[in-house]
Formats: sequence, structure tokens, C-alpha cells
Amino acid sequence: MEKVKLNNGVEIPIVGLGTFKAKGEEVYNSVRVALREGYRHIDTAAAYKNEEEVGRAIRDSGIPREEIFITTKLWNSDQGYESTKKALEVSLKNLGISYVDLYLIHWHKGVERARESWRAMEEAYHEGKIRAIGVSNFTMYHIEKLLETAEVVPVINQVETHVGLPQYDMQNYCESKGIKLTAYAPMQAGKIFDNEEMARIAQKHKKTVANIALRFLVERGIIVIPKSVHEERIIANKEIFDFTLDDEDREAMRGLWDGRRLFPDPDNCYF
Ligand SMILES: NC(=O)C1=CN([C@@H]2O[C@H](COP(=O)(O)OP(=O)(O)OC[C@H]3O[C@@H](n4cnc5c(N)ncnc54)[C@H](OP(=O)(O)O)[C@@H]3O)[C@@H](O)[C@H]2O)C=CC1
Ligand SMILES: O=C1CO[C@H](CO)[C@@H](O)[C@@H]1O
Repeated sequence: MEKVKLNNGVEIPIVGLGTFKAKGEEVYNSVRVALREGYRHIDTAAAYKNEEEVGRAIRDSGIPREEIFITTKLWNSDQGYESTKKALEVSLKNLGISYVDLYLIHWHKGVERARESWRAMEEAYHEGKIRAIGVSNFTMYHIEKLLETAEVVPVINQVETHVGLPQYDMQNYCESKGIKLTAYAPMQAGKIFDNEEMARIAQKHKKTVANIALRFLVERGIIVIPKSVHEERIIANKEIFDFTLDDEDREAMRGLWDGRRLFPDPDNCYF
């Protein structure tokens, strides 16, 4: 599996398995299938309430811990210096691991809270409890404010990214700071499968719509975390390294850019 080198030298597989809305035995089985089929990157979050099952599936896979890249996220109500430290310990315990590969602030909940959470994350990073630290749902302004006091530059900003919301400006900005993008909802949380133009491009390449959607992002150097709980989809979704998109495909996909979000706008998000 192709990897992306982060600004601290840590490498992350460019395709990971998403786990939002997958719980219990369903998520356990999905992670087992994914690992058996070659995925080495799993995306979870304290808010998804599935860290225990994700951790159990990783252990039961028999694959050495250091070969698997695990991302989890700090939930909003846990932001702050002390509460971040506690939340990290809870996530490590739930996952049953001694370190997490990537820890993200899930949403920006105010400049001070982000800075305090970040300070706790930097300490845990230096202590070896986290291999890389990053953010999610941060705007350029949020990142600017964090960088004013941060000692460690975030490695990643995980944001909603897909053909409808391609995030060209965000990617350019982040890359100018050494920050990579991870695309969440890369298949528009399932909505992309109704798109006739995507179906046409998929047919042209004899690939699936999921493959086209993911390839579009991966060719831009964006990390993708497609979610599925279905074995055949988990297996097929990652088959994106045996073809390339051409100018006509890219042009057609640019035409699908409507700016419509499926998740709250981080610029205007007060939940
Ligand atoms: N940082 C953040 O705030 C957020 C992070 N995330 C992360 O990003 C991941 C991906 O985003 P997500 O919102 O799950 O959306 P995705 O774009 O990954 O789409 C997932 C949906 O598509 C369906 N699907 C998957 N593969 C196929 C296929 N081949 N054919 C048809 N349908 C398919 C899935 O159903 P099924 O499972 O039944 O196959 C599910 O309904 C999340 O799981 C989570 O880990 C997501 C949202 C916010
Ligand atoms: O990752 C995500 C999905 O779950 C969360 C809620 O439980 C969302 O807020 C978030 O964007």
C-alpha cells in the first residue's frame, strides 16, 4: 500500500478504513476483513464509540501493532489541557494499545481550547504516546491561530473532501505549511453512488464509482479513509492503483464541484 510521508517523517498509508457509524460486531468484522485484505490504516474517534471493537479486531488480526496505523480523535467536550490528557488515556485504554499513531483535535471549539488541547497533545507526543498530532475540521484561520503558539506543526488536517467539495484552496494552504490533507467522506458519505457522471467515468475505466472517487483524491496526494462494513466493498474500494485518470476525467469531475457539504461547515459551526 502506497504511503505518504508526514512532516515529522512518520509514514501513513494513503488509504485507510473509515469507521464512522460502524459499531459492535459490525465494526469488529470490518476491521478484521480490512486488515486481512491489506489495509494497514484505520480511522476511528472517541465520538464513534467503537474504539474497543477496533482495538480488539487489531489484536485478533495477529498483525504486529507497529505495522498498523491507528488514528483516533479528541472529542469536543474533552478539549482543554487536563481533559485532553485524560481523554487520550481513555482512548488508549479502549483501543488496548500503548500509543496511537495519529491523534486529531476533532473540531475547532475556540482558539484557547485548541491551544490548550494542543499543548497536552505535544507533551504526549514527546512522551511517545502519540506518533503524530494533527487537526480535523480546522479552517485556515483556525490553523493560523494554532500556529501562533504551537511548537509542533500539525501533520494533517482531516476535512470533508470529495468531488463536490474538492478543497483545492485548503490543500494549497495546508501544503504551504507542511500539512497534509486527509479526505473524510471521500465518497460523499454514500451519495456519490447516485451520480451518473461518476458512473460514466467508472464504466470507461471498468472500475467502480468508489474507485474513481478515491483515485481522484489520491492522485492529488490526499489520504483517503473510505468507510464500508461490507466485505466485498472493503476489498474492492482499495483497488485504485492499477489505473490512472486522464484530463477528460478530471475536467468532468471538476464539473461536479458544487461546494455542497454533508457535514457542518467548520467556519460556522457552533455545535
Ligand atoms: N473528522 C471528521 O469530522 C469526520 C471523519 N470521518 C471519517 O471518514 C470516514 C469516511 O467518511 P464517511 O462519512 O464514512 O463516508 P464515505 O464517503 O466513506 O462513505 C461511506 C458510505 O458509503 C457506503 N459505501 C462504501 N463503499 C461503497 C461501495 N463500494 N458501494 C456503495 N456504497 C458504498 C457505505 O455503506 P456501507 O458501510 O453499508 O458499505 C457508507 O454508507 C468515516 O467513516 C470516518 O472514519 C467522517 C466524517 C467526519
Ligand atoms: O467524525 C464525525 C462523525 O461523528 C461525529 C459525531 O458523532 C461528527 O461530529 C464528526 O464529524
